[in-house]
Amino acid sequence: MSKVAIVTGAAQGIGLAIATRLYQDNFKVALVDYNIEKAQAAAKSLGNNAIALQADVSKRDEVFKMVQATVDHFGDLTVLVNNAGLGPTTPIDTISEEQFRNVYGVNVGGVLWGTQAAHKAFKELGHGGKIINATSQAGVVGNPELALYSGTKFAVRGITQVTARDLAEENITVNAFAPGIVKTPMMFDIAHEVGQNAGKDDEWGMQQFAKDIAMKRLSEPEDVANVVAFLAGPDSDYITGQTIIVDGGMQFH
Ligand SMILES: NC(=O)C1=CN([C@@H]2O[C@H](COP(=O)(O)OP(=O)(O)OC[C@H]3O[C@@H](n4cnc5c(N)ncnc54)[C@H](O)[C@@H]3O)[C@@H](O)[C@H]2O)C=CC1
Ligand SMILES: CC(=O)C(C)=O
Repeated sequence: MSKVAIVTGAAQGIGLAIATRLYQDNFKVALVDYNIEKAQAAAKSLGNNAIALQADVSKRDEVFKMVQATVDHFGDLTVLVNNAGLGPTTPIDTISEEQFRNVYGVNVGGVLWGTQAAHKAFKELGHGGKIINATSQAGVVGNPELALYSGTKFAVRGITQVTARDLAEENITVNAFAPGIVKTPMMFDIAHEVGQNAGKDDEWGMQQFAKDIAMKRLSEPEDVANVVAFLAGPDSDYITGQTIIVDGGMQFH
């Protein structure tokens, strides 16, 4: 069995760091994103064993197609990282039906469709595999003004536990990673909103989150990629249904 991984939301941020780390760990990697230009540039910078595929993870048929395209290209699939997500700031009274559908469609739908598509591929390939989902410290403890986002990330932990039980007999493990405050475009957008709402700047917004970190530093995307590399590799073979919190000490569970 060769090592083939799909990483969704891999054009930037945490997904790009995960794709880069898995590539360094000798995985062939499909970088999936709806921003295909950025995904293509990232894949090119990694090398010949990386490809870029366009998919909107909230669309079930697009997810199934990109998983099949990965198997067709590399001849195998061993790991799916359901990383793509949206993180809008949503004071409770501002949430619209459209925003609800959009955020749940990507953050929860993306995990469901990815899990279904990977399960189908693993069955057809005749072996097990690993599914790794992105939740958040905000999916462990509710965060202010993130009702939509936190809700989706609690849901991801639930789906991770259920599918770990459902798929274990087929030698498929399902785990999740829960980052803290990671220096990516998503987090800078959230910090911007928080700062703006308080009449302060982005740096102030970021520090509102940073002050809750025991280790007193913001996370680099690579801090998260290190944990995903563990979950993607053989050292985690006897772990399933778990969420590993990688937040420098924000939430203790
Ligand atoms: N940045 C942070 O502090 C934290 C992030 N996370 C989670 O980690 C994951 C990655 O986050 P970041 O790298 O910070 O986000 P980001 O916003 O910087 O990057 C997300 C990537 O996903 C892609 N994407 C978004 N929706 C998509 C869709 N429907 N289909 C395909 N691609 C799509 C975007 O084009 C982008 O390239 C997300 O699930 C997020 O919720 C969790 C905890 C903290
Ligand atoms: C964006 C996120 O996941 C936070 C603030 O934990």
